[in-house]
Amino acid sequence: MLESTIAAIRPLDDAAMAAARELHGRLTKPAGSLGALEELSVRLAGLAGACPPPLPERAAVAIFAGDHGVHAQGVSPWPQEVTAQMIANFLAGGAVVNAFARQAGAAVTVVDVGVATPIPTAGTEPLDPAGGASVLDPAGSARLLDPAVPRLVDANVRPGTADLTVTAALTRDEARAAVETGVRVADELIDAGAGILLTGDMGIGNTTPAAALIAAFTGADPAAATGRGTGVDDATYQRKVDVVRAALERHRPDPTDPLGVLATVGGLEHAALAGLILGAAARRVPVLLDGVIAGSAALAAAAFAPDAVGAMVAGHRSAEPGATLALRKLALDALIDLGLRLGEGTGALLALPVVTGAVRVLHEVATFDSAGVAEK
Ligand SMILES: Cc1cc2ncn([C@H]3O[C@H](COP(=O)(O)O)[C@@H](O)[C@H]3O)c2cc1C
Ligand SMILES: O=C(O)c1cccnc1
Repeated sequence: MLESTIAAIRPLDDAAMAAARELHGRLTKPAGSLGALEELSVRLAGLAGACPPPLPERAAVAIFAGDHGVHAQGVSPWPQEVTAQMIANFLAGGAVVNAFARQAGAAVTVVDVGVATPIPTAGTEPLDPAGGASVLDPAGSARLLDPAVPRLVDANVRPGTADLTVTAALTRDEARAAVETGVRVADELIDAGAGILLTGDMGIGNTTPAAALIAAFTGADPAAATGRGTGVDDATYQRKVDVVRAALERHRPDPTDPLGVLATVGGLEHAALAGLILGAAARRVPVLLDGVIAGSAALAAAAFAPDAVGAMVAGHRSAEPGATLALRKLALDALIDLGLRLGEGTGALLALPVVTGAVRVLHEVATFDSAGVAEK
């Protein structure tokens, strides 16, 4: 299934991009006056293979959650149980991501791909294990995109990764299962009518494997790729850098083998996010990236399928240094830069109106000709 998804990912459509550039030249504004929005709308036309591309009106943020064996090394000041507790908060609508999702009109899907402690809630919906049609009935599929009702999907591959300083975080099969879960979530949300997917993450300790993945895929030194995550002190930060360095020295991950990299130094939510990105790219639906976890997953997705980058839009520049390294490697410019360092999908949600605005221009703005405005 992963192989067929990768095979379906194709380059952007040159004719649609040329049409979008030509249309921009005729709209009632000085050429280039919409800055980065112009090239973004051109790329989205290329992705859709149409000019104008569809307005990404129905948005869905998928928050993949997992726990991390490396937490035992003291890389985060927060207890592991916070992962499960925050999921309950997402489902109750009380997290920052919920506030921003309500503002953006985006649906929230939380996917447990590897949470280690019980989630203090009931009523999870299993994803179809065969990976075929959604297990949800047609009435249910409308609810999938209901911004008012956060949803939990139970797709737990294993209760947290192993400690990557001791052994591989995951087996290759587990990494593949998590990636394929991400692909299935993308398919399910797109089948339900989502026109754009947004990445989200929750997993205490997950900035450590994100840094390891970014170092592995970019070749950056662990000290450059590692950040302070939830705000660790100097001693914890140094331990974190040492942990990332030790993991890379132990496993020597091969960046041309993304499944191997995800298995040895990654995490379940990182792998599933890579799958979500690949799934969106295969369906030619844009995927709006959040912060450093998404950046590390995007590098894995690009290693699986270089053309997947065409579907990626970098929502924001996280304050985590690894996020900047990832975006540089992917040659993506962030739409907004507000010093956020939260995750959950918060930065992607704030960037959503920018993406919609870029596309709306191609749909709604008059041409010089139609509006009777003189050209210079
Ligand atoms: C209350 C709370 C809410 C969060 N929402 C996102 N994260 C973010 O912080 C965690 C990663 O940082 P580190 O690697 O330093 O543990 C992830 O769960 C990420 O989603 C949160 C963290 C906390 C504590
Ligand atoms: O910017 C992020 O993505 C981030 C930063 C800290 C903790 N979790 C996520």
